[in-house]
Amino acid sequence: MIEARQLALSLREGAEERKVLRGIDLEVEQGSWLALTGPNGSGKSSLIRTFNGLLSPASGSLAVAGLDLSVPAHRTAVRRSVQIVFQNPEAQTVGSTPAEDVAFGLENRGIPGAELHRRTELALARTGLVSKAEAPVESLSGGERQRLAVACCLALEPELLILDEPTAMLDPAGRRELFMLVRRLRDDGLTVVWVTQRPEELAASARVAVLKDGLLVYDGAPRPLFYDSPWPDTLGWEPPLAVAAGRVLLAQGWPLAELPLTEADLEAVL
Ligand SMILES: Nc1ncnc2c1ncn2[C@@H]1O[C@H](COP(=O)(O)OP(=O)(O)OP(=O)(O)O)[C@@H](O)[C@H]1O
Repeated sequence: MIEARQLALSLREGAEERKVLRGIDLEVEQGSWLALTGPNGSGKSSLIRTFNGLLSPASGSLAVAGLDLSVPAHRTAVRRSVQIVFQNPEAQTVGSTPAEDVAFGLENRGIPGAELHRRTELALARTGLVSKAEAPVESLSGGERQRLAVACCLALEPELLILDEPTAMLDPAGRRELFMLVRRLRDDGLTVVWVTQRPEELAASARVAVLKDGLLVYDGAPRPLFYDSPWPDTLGWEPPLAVAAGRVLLAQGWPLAELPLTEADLEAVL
């Protein structure tokens, strides 16, 4: 789905040119889930903007959804296959109701009436918003508005869904709901790149990529990231509760069959 080889990107900041991405090698398979993280300014947003053709790499190669993005026409075409959900739930709605909001994107694409209706209903059903279809958008919670943003993307039938810190402004219940919803979409075959700074979301992801200063410094499973790599401490992360507890148990010499990552893991080992 995504194949980046030695991807480099520079952006101009005043008179200065800044190397924002440096030699990124990354492959994401169709139907898989990648959690992408890194400190502020490490290049996460820039990297995902190369995936949908909004930014053009200075060098290296990039193919997304079967399109070689060195071809200018493909950079426009890829925007049909790659949809992005952003951080701010309030900044992503244009319609006055969820049904109108989802339909708006379809109208923009010139999707005709019956098909527009079918896709709108399906997208609202997949995001649990049928009962809110005609509610004023302002009456939705932050979590419901993020689900609406996902619905708008789904209606456009993307191959890749990117979410850029989608839970940053949500309460714990909204965060959990959104995470589980997108997990189900992945289970149904959608490829997902989930950008987050929340350690518990990294711990619940099978694969985590860590960016620092435009470099991909880690790409692998969360257990070695939290227990065997220097990155959580180097980057000053608070580990998830289960990892903090696991580290204490290890230090006290408890024989742990498996190092806990999530609260369910912790319950299982105690
Ligand atoms: N349009 C731009 N022009 C110039 N420099 C930019 C531009 N956008 C981002 N940058 C710079 O590129 C670097 C990476 O920024 P980017 O937003 O990709 O990081 P990030 O990891 O997403 O950060 P955050 O978590 O704060 O959103 C930063 O140093 C930033 O100042």
